[in-house]
Amino acid sequence: MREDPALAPILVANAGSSSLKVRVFAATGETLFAGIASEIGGHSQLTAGGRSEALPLPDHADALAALLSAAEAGGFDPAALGAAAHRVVHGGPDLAASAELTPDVLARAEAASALAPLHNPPALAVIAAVARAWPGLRQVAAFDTAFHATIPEVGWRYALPDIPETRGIRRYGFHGLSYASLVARLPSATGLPLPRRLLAAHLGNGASICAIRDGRSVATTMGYSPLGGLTMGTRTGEIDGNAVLEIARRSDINRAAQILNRESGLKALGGASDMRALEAAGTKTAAFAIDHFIHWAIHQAGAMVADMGGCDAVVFTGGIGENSATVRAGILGGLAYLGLTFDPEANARGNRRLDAAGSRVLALIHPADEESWIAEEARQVISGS
Ligand SMILES: Nc1ncnc2c1ncn2[C@@H]1O[C@H](COP(=O)(O)OP(=O)(O)O)[C@@H](O)[C@H]1O
Ligand SMILES: CC(=O)OP(=O)(O)O
Ligand SMILES: [Mg+2]
Repeated sequence: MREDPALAPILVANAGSSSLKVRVFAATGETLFAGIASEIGGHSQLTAGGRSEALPLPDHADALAALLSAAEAGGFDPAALGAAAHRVVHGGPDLAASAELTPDVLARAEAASALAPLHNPPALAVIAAVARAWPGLRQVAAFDTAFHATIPEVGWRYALPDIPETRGIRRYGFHGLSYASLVARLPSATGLPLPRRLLAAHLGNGASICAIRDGRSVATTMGYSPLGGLTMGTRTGEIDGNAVLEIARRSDINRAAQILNRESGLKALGGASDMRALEAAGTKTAAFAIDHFIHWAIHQAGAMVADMGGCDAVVFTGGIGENSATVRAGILGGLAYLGLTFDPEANARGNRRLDAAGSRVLALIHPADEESWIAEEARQVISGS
């Protein structure tokens, strides 16, 4: 390993609920390797070095192993690495800022696993696999919750009594790494100043919307965990607490957690968790699932717009936001009351700019780039210590 880890390449691992994205960045910011394992545990696919192949990848540790061998085949030298950095979705009540993965930080991230059951366990498995492969390599965690620290108390607090049973039960908000990098990079990507009231929609397997005023999160649709808010691949989105209790009463807590996190959402309504598969299916149930997704996105976007006092721009990011013209058209159509009009051809082509001439609201696509943001955070953590 190099003398100064801050000047050596950094390996970034972004464990999403259905995917693992791995990138290696040189100190200059140049990408030395990029690979994605998608639909992990399902019809998994590995994409690296411009090639895509179907490969059985039962879990995130298998996905990491496959991505690292693809990286090594492409000339990546693990001995040159200065650090590894990870997206950890939930830091729990105590961890907000990016931090080196000391035993204490790791223990806190492990303690937050129950709060993000689809995310923290795979991220922790990837962290453990990296530690086994390269003992002594410095590892950093960046948290999805940090960007939402600016939400006012009236926004993050549930109307619960302050008693031991409710300790730490509050709205946290997620996809913060995606939103933070979007805020930092949108102006250079568009050549326009950052819109003052920005409705940002990160629509992937997990999906949320964030109200960003003057570059800061003021509200977001996810709450205590990444279960809340919009309809998602396998998660319910917003659901009444008593309905959750009733499901647990009819089964047990673990089964209820399984139903709500892994068997609901698009999968329950349309027979597939994957938006691309639903669009290809062309069945009535698949169409209903897509309608449900769009309906609740429009519904909750309304609350986000209210919390910002209006809207100057809508930006789509994430796998669905960047790639599904159908979903974007549905949501943009539902926001016409804001004075937003969009160009259907620009939308069908997936142009970066979607608003029509004369629209009162900008409409944009911005590719999610959580990985380079995590790398920057990691370099700061490492060079600051
Ligand atoms: N061309 C496409 N058309 C429609 N949906 C797509 C397309 N490409 C990707 N998606 C959808 O994006 C979602 C995955 O988003 P992504 O942000 O990569 O996932 P994760 O939340 O696991 O990081 C899936 O529902 C997938 O079907
Ligand atoms: C927080 C979250 O839902 O993440 P993802 O979209 O990667 O599942
Ligand atoms: Mg994601």
